[in-house]
Amino acid sequence: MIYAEGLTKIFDDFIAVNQVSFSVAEGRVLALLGKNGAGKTTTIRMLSSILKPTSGSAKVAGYDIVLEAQKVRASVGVLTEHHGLYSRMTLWEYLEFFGSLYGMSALEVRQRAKPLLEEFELEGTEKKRLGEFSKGMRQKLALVRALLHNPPVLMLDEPTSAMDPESARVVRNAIAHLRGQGRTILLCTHNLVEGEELADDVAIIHHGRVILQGSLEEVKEQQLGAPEFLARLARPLNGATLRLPEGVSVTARGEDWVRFQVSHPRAHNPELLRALLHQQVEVLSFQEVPRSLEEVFLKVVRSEKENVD
Ligand SMILES: Nc1ncnc2c1ncn2[C@@H]1O[C@H](COP(=O)(O)OP(=O)(O)OP(=O)(O)O)[C@@H](O)[C@H]1O
Repeated sequence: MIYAEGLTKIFDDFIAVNQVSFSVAEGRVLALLGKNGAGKTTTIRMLSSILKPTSGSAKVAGYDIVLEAQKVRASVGVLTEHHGLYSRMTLWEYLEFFGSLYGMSALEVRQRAKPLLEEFELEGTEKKRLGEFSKGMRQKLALVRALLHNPPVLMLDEPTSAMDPESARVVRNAIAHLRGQGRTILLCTHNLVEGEELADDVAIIHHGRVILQGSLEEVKEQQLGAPEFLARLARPLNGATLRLPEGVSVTARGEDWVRFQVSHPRAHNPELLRALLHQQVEVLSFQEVPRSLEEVFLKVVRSEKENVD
């Protein structure tokens, strides 16, 4: 659905985006992560045909971002960090104005916007002037605007920044819901917990280059090794040696707990549990040790910095 190949943007003599290639399959969410100034917004602006690339190419919803810019714009809903909201307009005036750019009549805008305003808890504010809206309300309205023409692709740049926790939750739930409807979403966020919650795939961009990409599971495994599982035991082990199936090793143990690293959990976890039972080791609980996207991000960005230094 989104396919970028060698996308590059040079401002004067500064390379903001350098040979970026990645793809996002239909119905998936890709979190594009990177430090301030890494090139995320510039990438989104190119992919939504707002900014022309210096070189490279991309297709979005099947359309070339340079040759078919109009069709790309019709297929993409964009939420940027700086959405010029005109403070004197009322909510309806604002949505009708943007709807008209997509060739929608006032009636169509209202029909389409009503359920969205409900979902984003903005109903009842239709006649208010935008100058009276809080930051969170503005952000939610900008999202409604991005969804107005029912685009199959969404590009969301920091969708929950400057929002209170409750509004941020409404927006995250909405993004999860949109993904459930099969939309393809490119999500830029500095909030790695949010990225972890919403994304299927991750790409890390650093000084304009993509330095890591893959599914959440892939990048975790690649950067942090095979997953680990913690078993809490019914009785102390008293120093007993455990016989383990192939593909399983012990990374740490205490009196009544053991941490296992398992190369292929689907195949090896059932074998491991059977082996423990066979050795009269009773397991009270067995769960994956959580590993965060934040760990992956910090590790990758730090090692990139060390390589440069
Ligand atoms: N129009 C422009 N002219 C010159 N330089 C620009 C322009 N737009 C962006 N840049 C530069 O390109 C680099 C990448 O900017 P970009 O906004 O894409 O980063 P970002 O990853 O979105 O950062 P942030 O997380 O802070 O929003 C920055 O160094 C920025 O200063």
